[in-house]
Amino acid sequence: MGILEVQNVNKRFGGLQALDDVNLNVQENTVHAIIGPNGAGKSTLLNCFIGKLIPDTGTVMFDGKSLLGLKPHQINQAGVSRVFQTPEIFTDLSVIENTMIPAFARRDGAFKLHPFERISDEKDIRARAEEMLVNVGLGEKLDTVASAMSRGDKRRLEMAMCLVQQPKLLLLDEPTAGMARADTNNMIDLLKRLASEMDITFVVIEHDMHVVFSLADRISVLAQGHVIVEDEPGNIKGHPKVQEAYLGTTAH
Ligand SMILES: Nc1ncnc2c1ncn2[C@@H]1O[C@H](COP(=O)(O)OP(=O)(O)OP(=O)(O)O)[C@@H](O)[C@H]1O
Repeated sequence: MGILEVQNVNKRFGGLQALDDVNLNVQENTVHAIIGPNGAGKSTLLNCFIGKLIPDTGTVMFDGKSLLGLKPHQINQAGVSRVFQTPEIFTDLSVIENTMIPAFARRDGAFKLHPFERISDEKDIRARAEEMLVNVGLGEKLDTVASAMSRGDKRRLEMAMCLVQQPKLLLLDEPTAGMARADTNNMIDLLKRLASEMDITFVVIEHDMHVVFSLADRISVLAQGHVIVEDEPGNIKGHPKVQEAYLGTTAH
């Protein structure tokens, strides 16, 4: 059984069938990429995993339990975190403060002030936040104000903010979007290391095929809301259905 199992998911927006009977089986501790042309339904599918959208029909099971009907924060507490295309960080706060907030949220369900309770736990939470920042390569920048960081560092910070919640499943929405090649390669190395060292399953949406083929153990190809192929990377590149989806024609 997969850690994330999607069965017969459909989602319509008015007359548009954005997801058309989607099936997906993500095995634990793997990197599973979802690729496909613009408008294929990738973000819509991801949004069904985090409670932002509810499928019209079908099931989404995570770790043996249905995610349907749960609120985004309940899904997050169940062990699913998401790194966005545009980093969602508190630009006026320092790197360490940014990383401590989701750790509190994971504990409390939301970031609430519990003056007495917090003081006793704060050291532990700070230590965990520091450990994650070292892990993503920001150990020297704990007190840097987030707004002063490069795009690549902001993405690392957001990664640390997810990891500090100790997720079982990390959803990455174009983790290298807008990055220069050198930053992209650093991010690939970081993700590879995290995938091999941590007990986490990754689902990655990505347009950059260099990133996809460097990271993925398994790839699902979406086209017009439907999974047209799911296979290991070696079988995806030259697959006629994939070429047709991207180029509108098969190679002869
Ligand atoms: N809230 C919405 N209301 C109406 N149509 C939507 C909505 N969200 C997405 N769509 C449409 O659903 C289809 C799938 O969109 P989606 O964003 O999931 O594709 P995608 O594969 O993530 O695309 P891209 O790679 O360009 O980000 C598109 O035709 C899009 O215009």
